[in-house]
Amino acid sequence: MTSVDLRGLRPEEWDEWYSGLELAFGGIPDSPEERELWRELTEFERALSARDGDRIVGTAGSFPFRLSVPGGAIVPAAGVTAVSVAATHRRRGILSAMMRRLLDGVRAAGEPLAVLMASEPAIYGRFGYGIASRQLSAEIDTSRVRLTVPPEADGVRLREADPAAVLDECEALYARLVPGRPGRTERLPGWERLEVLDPERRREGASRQRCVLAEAGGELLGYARFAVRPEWDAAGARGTVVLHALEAPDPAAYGALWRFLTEIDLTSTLRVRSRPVDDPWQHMVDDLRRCGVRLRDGLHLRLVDAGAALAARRYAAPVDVVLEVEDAFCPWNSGRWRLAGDASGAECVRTDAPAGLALDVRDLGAVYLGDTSLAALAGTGRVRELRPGALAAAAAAFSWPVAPWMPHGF
Ligand SMILES: CC(=O)SCCNC(=O)CCNC(=O)[C@H](O)C(C)(C)COP(=O)(O)OP(=O)(O)OC[C@H]1O[C@@H](n2cnc3c(N)ncnc32)[C@H](O)[C@@H]1OP(=O)(O)O
Repeated sequence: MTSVDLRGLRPEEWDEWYSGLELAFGGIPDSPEERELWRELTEFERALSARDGDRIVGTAGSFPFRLSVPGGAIVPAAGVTAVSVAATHRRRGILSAMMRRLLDGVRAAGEPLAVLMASEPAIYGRFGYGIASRQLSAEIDTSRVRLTVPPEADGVRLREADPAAVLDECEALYARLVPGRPGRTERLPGWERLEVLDPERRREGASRQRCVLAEAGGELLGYARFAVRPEWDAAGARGTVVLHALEAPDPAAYGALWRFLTEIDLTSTLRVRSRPVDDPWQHMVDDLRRCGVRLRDGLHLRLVDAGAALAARRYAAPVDVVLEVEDAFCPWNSGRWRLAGDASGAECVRTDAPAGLALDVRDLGAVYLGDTSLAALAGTGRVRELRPGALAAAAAAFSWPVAPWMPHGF
């Protein structure tokens, strides 16, 4: 790296630091309201600035997330964020230096995992991150696609409310869902405000954010936050419903909410972003081809302490396997680990025994939350079976019935 100085972020430097980040992302400033909230949410003791003389030329930081992993344990995970390098200083190793400092700090803090949402998926593999969850987007032609919902959906009452006014009760429901799906995080204090921030410049012609609650017997069973973008052409109305968030563990409430979103008058498209890959609506529609489904990477995950991370999750089938792990960026993880576990718990310790599987830490990150199959990665040649039978047993154990999903960016 060049003569750049890496140090912690001081509160008085925040404006310059954040402006540098905005510039790297295209230079369109956030609204004053967004800026103020991000300032409040910044974890100063976890943030870094790279300085060249009197200028900040690199930014990075992390949040002290607590992440749900298969089996419902909640594991400390550094949520890496705000990564940027000035266009004048790119490709000189500043990101590499910041990632070194960040991951050493995460290890020292005893956090077994680091996670991030990438601006571009090609950046982080070299630092040992694997794609641990994927997410769906869809553009549903609601003028053609019909939805079959459970009959109990008719007993669910829908009520429109101001999103901010009902935020607390929605958040209580959200909190209950964290352990049930790998990849979710507990909300840090203040983060709920991001859910209803709704700055005008991000609306792209759509209405302000609206919220509909699904209730039965006075109990909240689900909610959806959405907006409507009206549009007309010579043939009439063809507006779009834009879904921001939807949570409804109860199938009747889930069905009632999706039916509502697909049947709003004067609209013919439902636009959905960042949904779990196993979202049940895909099995309720009569024409998946007209739903414009697309897949992309979601959460990128790195095992910072491989032993602690592997012992923290549960396994769908009994497993007893020696893993030969290669970790060039965090060499303390390299070597052989014996993983023994099942649905009730696991342990993972150093061993000299012969390995059953060999893989890079990046691929361990990709399978950690249950999204990607070890067997699929064996097909790429990156996961190697060294003992016959080890691959099938480990692949079954690492799989999980609920797909991992991170519902929001950071
Ligand atoms: C979690 C988040 O915050 S994601 C946000 C990431 N930030 C952005 O996308 C903003 C715009 N981009 C940038 O600010 C910068 O280009 C960064 C941060 C992505 C990269 O910073 P740099 O200091 O240029 O990276 P650095 O020089 O350390 O590169 C390290 C390696 O990554 C590679 N690399 C860097 N950026 C990219 C990229 N966008 N795509 C693919 N490879 C990349 C480099 O080629 C280099 O490879 P090498 O080790 O084989 O030589």
